[in-house]
Amino acid sequence: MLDKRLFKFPGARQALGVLSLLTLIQAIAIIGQGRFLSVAITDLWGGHQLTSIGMVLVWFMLAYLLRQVMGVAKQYALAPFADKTTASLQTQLTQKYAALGPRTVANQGTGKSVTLAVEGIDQVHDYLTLVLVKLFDMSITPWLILLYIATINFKQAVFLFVIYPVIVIFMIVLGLAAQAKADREYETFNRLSNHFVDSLRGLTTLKQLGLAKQYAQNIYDVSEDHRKATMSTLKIAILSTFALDFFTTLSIAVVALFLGLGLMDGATHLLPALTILVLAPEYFLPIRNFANDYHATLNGKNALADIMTLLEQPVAPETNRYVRQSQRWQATDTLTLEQVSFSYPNADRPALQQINLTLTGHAKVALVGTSGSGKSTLLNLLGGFLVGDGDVKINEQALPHLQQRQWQEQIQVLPQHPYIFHDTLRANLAFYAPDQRDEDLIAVLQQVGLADWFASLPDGLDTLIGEGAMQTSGGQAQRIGLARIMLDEERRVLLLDEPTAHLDIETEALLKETMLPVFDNRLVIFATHRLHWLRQMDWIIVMRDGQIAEQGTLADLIANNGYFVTLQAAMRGTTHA
Ligand SMILES: Nc1ncnc2c1ncn2[C@@H]1O[C@H](COP(=O)(O)OP(=O)(O)OP(=O)(O)O)[C@@H](O)[C@H]1O
Repeated sequence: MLDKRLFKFPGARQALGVLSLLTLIQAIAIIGQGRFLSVAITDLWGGHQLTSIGMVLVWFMLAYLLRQVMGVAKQYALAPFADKTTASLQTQLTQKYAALGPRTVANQGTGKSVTLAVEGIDQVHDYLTLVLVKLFDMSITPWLILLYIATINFKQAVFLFVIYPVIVIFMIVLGLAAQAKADREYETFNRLSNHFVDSLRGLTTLKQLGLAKQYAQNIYDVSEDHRKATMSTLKIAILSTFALDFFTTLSIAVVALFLGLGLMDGATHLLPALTILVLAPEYFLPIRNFANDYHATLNGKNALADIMTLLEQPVAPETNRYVRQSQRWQATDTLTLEQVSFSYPNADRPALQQINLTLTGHAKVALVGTSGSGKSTLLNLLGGFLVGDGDVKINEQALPHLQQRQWQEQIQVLPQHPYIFHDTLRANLAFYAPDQRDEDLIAVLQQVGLADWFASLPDGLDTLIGEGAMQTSGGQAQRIGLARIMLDEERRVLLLDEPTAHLDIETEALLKETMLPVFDNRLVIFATHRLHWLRQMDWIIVMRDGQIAEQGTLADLIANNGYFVTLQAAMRGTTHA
C-alpha cells in the first residue's frame, strides 16, 4: 500500500507530521459539523424557532468551513514535499544513469528509461500527493469519529468497528487483483515506450526494407495490449468502487435500522440517533476515497519502486583508487590486464575470457576480429564502462577495475555514431575542453574538413545542431567527434569503436588523413573491420570468441600465418580494403 522507502526521503517526517495534525483538526471539524447539524435539526423538530438556533447554525458553518480549509491546507502541506522529492528523484535518476553507464539504459530500453525519468516522475508526484492524504485520512478520521460515537452509543460503535475489517479485507482482495492488473498495465506501457522509440530510431531502415507498415502494425498490437491491460485495471477499479459503496451503504442502512428501532422503542433519543446517522457515512468516507483512487496511484507506486530499485543498484566501488602520476598519459605509462573476463548478465557464455594485455605509452593498437568476437566489450572494459573480473594495473598500481575517475578523465571516445547534442555547435565541439576560444574552434573545424559546412551555418558557432535542430550527416558527425578530440590536448588515451564503419570509401579516406596525425602522442585503441588501417598501426590484437587469439605487429602476424591470416582473407572478401 505504501512504499516504506518513502519515509526516508528528506522532509518526509516533517511533512507527514503537519499532515497528521491537519487531518486531526479536520476530523474534529467533521465531528463538530455532524454534531451541530444534528442539534439544529433536533431543535427544529422540537419546535424551536429558526432564530433561536442561529448560534448552532453558525457553529455548524464554522465547522464546515474549517473542514474545507483543512482539506485544501493538506494539499498545500504536501505539495512542497512532493515537489522537492520528485525533483530530487529526477536528478538522482539522471545521475545514476550516468554513473551506471549506457549499458543500463540499453538493458532497460531507451523508451522505458525516458518514460521513467519524465512521466514516471509525474506519476510519483501524483502518488505522493494523492496516496498520503488518503492514507492519513483513513488512519485518523474514522477512529476519532468512532471514539465520539462510542461516547454516545457504545453498541453502535462496536457494530461500526466490527464491520470495518470486513470492508478492509474486501478492499485488500480487490486491491491485490488491481495490483496484478496494474503491474501488467505498467509492463505493457514500458514495452510500448521501448517499441515506439526503437521503431522511430529504425524508421529509415524500416522504410528502406519496406517494413514500415508491418512495424506500424506491431506498434498498434502493443498499444492494443496496453489498452486492454488498462481497461482490465479500470474494470477492477470500478468493480471495487461499486462493491465498497454497496457494502458501506448497506452498513449505514443497518445502523439506521437499529437507530430507528431504538427510537420507536424509546431506547434512544433523536439527537444521539441523528448524530450517529450523520457521522456514519463520514466514518466510511476515507476508506471509500482511498479505494476509489487506489488504482490511479498504482502506476505511481510502480514507477517509484522502479526508480528506487535503479537508485539502489550498486555502482562499481572504489572509483577513486587510481591516482595518476601526471596530468597526461605519458609515453612510459603502462596499462596491464591479467586474466580479465567479463560476462553480460543472462548471457550463456562470457563475452571476454582471460584477457592478458599490456598497453604501453603512446601507441596505435588495432582490435580486429569477426563480429561478436568481443572488440566493443573489450573497449568498454578499457574505458571503465563495464566492470569485469581479473587484475588490472596502471603503472604497477593494482586496481579493482578501470571505472576510475582519474583514468576516465584521461580518455576520449570516438564511437561509430558520435552523439550530437541538441545544443550549439560551440557546445558540441567544446565537449572535453569547455573553455575554448572561438578562433581555435574554427581552426579545428577547418582541419577536420568542415570549413564549407561551417560557412553555410546561419549563426556560426551559435547554430543549434542535433536532433530537433540542424541535422548533421554521418560524416559531419564523425568530423565533429574528431574535432572534440583534437580540441583537448590533455586526454591522451583514445578509444575508437569502428568510427568509419558506416562511411563511404571517399569520406573515410579523407577522414583518415585528418585522423592519423591526431593518433600521434596518444595511446590509441582502435576497433575496426577495415584492413587498410592496420598498416598504420603499431600493434594488432586479434580477438576470437572473447579471447585474444593472437597479437603482434602486422609483420609478425603475417609471418605467423595463423588465425589473423585466415581472418584477413575472410575480411578481404567482405570489405573494400
Ligand atoms: N548487452 C549485451 N548483453 C548480452 N550479450 C551481449 C551484449 N552486448 C554484446 N553481447 C555479446 O557479447 C559478445 C561480444 O560482443 P561485442 O559487441 O563485444 O562484439 P564485437 O566484436 O564488438 O562485434 P561487432 O564487430 O559486430 O561490433 C557477442 O556474443 C554479443 O552477442
